[in-house]
Amino acid sequence: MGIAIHPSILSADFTNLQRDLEAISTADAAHVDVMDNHFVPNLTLGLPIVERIVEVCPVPVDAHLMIADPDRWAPAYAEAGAASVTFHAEAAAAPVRLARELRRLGARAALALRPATPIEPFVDLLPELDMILVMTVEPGFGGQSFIDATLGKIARARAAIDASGLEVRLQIDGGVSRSTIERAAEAGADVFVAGSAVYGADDIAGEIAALRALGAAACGH
Ligand SMILES: O=C(CO)[C@H](O)[C@H](O)COP(=O)(O)O
Ligand SMILES: [Fe+2]
Repeated sequence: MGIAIHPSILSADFTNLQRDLEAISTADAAHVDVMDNHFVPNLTLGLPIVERIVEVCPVPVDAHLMIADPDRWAPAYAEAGAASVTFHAEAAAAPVRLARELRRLGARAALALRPATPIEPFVDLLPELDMILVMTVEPGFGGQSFIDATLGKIARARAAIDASGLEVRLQIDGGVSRSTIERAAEAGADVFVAGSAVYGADDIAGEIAALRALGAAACGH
């Protein structure tokens, strides 16, 4: 399947969002962080803005929901046209039911794990999922440092996915840059979210290309 680069618009200029979406047209998807000030101590944007982003975005929308009660709120993001909808394992009451509902609505279903949440209890859910997101920072803010202690979990998630024989993507999110992407790719990640590294670059398309090249070269699968 190859690797994918998903710039996070958390680091975009929200007053020039359409311009900053056009700027990532060479990426594989736009990562949109929805935060509700309950599940995480930060507030970003919600459904009406995601609906509009889907309409103007030149690439598919990857919605990362850092919200309480995703069982109630996540399906609307699939209905809005997000290509994938990621909800947190720590917040979902019925993850299998929710993943099935997201798929029924035409989105890819993804399960996110905070840095301290183990992968093992969720391995049996892989057939219900299109992607696992291993958070490599504590969710809530952009610009944090990559947590190296998550590399073991990335490797264990990769082993579980490979053993399953399923086409489940393994995304990481937080602190991804030219200096961290190779070790995450070596550990087994294949979808890389990068906010500050992409939008902080003078040449956004060049940064996406550089991350893609480094990740692809280090990717062992
Ligand atoms: O989910 C997130 C934070 O909770 C963001 O997607 C992530 O932090 C991206 O920002 P950066 O690449 O600057 O770390
Ligand atoms: Fe995110």
